[in-house]
Amino acid sequence: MKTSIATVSISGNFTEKLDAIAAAGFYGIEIFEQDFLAYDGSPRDVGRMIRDKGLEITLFQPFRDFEGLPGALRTKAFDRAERKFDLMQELGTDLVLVCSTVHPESMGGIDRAADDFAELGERAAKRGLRVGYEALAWGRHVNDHRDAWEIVRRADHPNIGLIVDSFHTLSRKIDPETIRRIPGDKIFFVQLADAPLIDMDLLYWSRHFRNMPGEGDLPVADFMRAVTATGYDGPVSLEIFNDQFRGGSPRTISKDGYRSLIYVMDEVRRKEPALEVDLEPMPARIDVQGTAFIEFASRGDDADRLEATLAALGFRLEGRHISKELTLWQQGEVRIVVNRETKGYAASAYNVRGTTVCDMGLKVSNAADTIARAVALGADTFAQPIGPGELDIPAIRGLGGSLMHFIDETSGLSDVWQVEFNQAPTEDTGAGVTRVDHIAQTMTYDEMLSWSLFYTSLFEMEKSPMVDVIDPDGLVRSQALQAGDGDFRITLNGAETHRTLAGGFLAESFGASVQHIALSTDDIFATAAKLSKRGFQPLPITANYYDDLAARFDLEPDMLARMKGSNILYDQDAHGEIFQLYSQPFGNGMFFEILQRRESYAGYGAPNAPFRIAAQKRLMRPKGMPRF
Ligand SMILES: O=C(O)c1ccc(O)c(O)c1
Ligand SMILES: [Mg+2]
Repeated sequence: MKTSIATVSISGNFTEKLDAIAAAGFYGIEIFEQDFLAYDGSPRDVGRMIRDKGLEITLFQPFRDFEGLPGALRTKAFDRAERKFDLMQELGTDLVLVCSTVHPESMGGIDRAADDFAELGERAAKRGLRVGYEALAWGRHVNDHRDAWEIVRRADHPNIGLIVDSFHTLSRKIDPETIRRIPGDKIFFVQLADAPLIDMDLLYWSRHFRNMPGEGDLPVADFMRAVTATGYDGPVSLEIFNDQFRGGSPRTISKDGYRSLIYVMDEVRRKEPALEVDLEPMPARIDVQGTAFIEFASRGDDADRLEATLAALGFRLEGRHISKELTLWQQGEVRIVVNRETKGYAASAYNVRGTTVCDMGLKVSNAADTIARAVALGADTFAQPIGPGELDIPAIRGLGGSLMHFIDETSGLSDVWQVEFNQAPTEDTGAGVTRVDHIAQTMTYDEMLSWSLFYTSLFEMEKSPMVDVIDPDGLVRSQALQAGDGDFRITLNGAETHRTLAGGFLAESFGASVQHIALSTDDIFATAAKLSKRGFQPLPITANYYDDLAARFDLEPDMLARMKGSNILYDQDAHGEIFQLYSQPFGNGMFFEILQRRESYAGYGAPNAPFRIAAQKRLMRPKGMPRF
């Protein structure tokens, strides 16, 4: 597949953009005229520079307000086109995009436009160039690819073809299946963009909110199925106008773009196996069956305090690593490793961030397949020297440079605990924690799309709608991702200001990482009672909260009193109930949550977040912990 991306899609100056695009593995670029005009170099030099970086120029764009003009304006439009043809020849590209006119003096009429294109086709042909016509969703006379196609069909010139752009078709809810009727060789170019469903003016939506396929809500894979069914085999090119991306890291956004293209084309192939998709075979999205372990990097007193917290939470010391300074803590199915090594990835993570989650192990059906898919999607694999007697467990880089290991039953990798740890379990019956419910990762708001794409393209995970978490000092956006029936859940929390609890954590821990781990119990009250005996210090919740709870829900007075007595928070949705109990914050603002879902409560207790956060901030302030 010829992967391509428009230079408008990413930030930086022209050379920075090219470097990032080349490094991400793209075949070519669309040159957006603005980017080129701002660059101080001749068209010939620009063309050479692009090819020296191993990239092709797949398209020059946009040429605006061409068709349907009267008299002198029409002549002028053709003159302008000739000037741009000169430029294209110097750059070394043969295809230009003409977008449907918004000129106030342009006239409608399919034949008038077709005549203009037939003449333009003649002029282009003399120079060996081609012209593609794209319907802008807000075009004055043409705003639908079907009308643009009719114009191209009537222009009936070999150098005139159609350009389809998923945004323009899907934003107007035009059925992409209508593209199947178009001959593939008359589609000269394909642009892809997704977008979140927001009800707003089409032009504004397009110029500010587009995002990578898979990051938004539009059926981009269905659009691409229809395109592929025509036999089109030219470049598939990302054209993403997005305010965040314009200010983001060019390398990250380019990598996300590459990942999104591979992901969407793999979806096309899976949804419609009869289609010929030019993409190396790769395993399907991976079914994550659960969290195998969570590893903290820590050291000295910090590590002692963490282990004391784990013990208070009902974890028992299960074993020590055969050769490294690792302890394994277990309760129910939950395994937590505390890594005190002074060399290797955990040590680097601790040196930068202090106590932090540096690694996460996921249970998958096939670890080798997981790595193969991750690599196909452009993820970075990770390996470090393996000590005697240790298993080689495959890993990739995850959030904030942390690791993600994959453990399966078939490869013997699930025996790692018996093989690598001297088992010395204590007789401890724990506090009733059964498994990991979810892992909450904190990041800047700008990083959220990258991480949701990372998880949803690699794993069979679905996104829930974004929810607002109200911190007394600002807003935190939260996006939940879920695999299977909740076998593996992640929440991505995007902070916009350092004054929020999440933002403060982000600043103190030098970047995105796990801020809290939520553990399940089948009986929150029994667990609370056991925790209390173990000296666990819950996060104290105000009496006002419980008064409000009594007003909002029909709760038995006895149950309300028990919740209040144990600092348990409560919420209901259409599917069930949730009970939540929080630890006090530790490290740079990390914490544990213990929760019980009843029936099939689907959320994460977002309505309780403001009270939980206020309580955490009350505790953190006097101790000189992060200044929230
Ligand atoms: O927003 C625009 O003007 C614009 C220009 C060129 C395109 O290909 C496009 O999809 C939109
Ligand atoms: Mg476009």
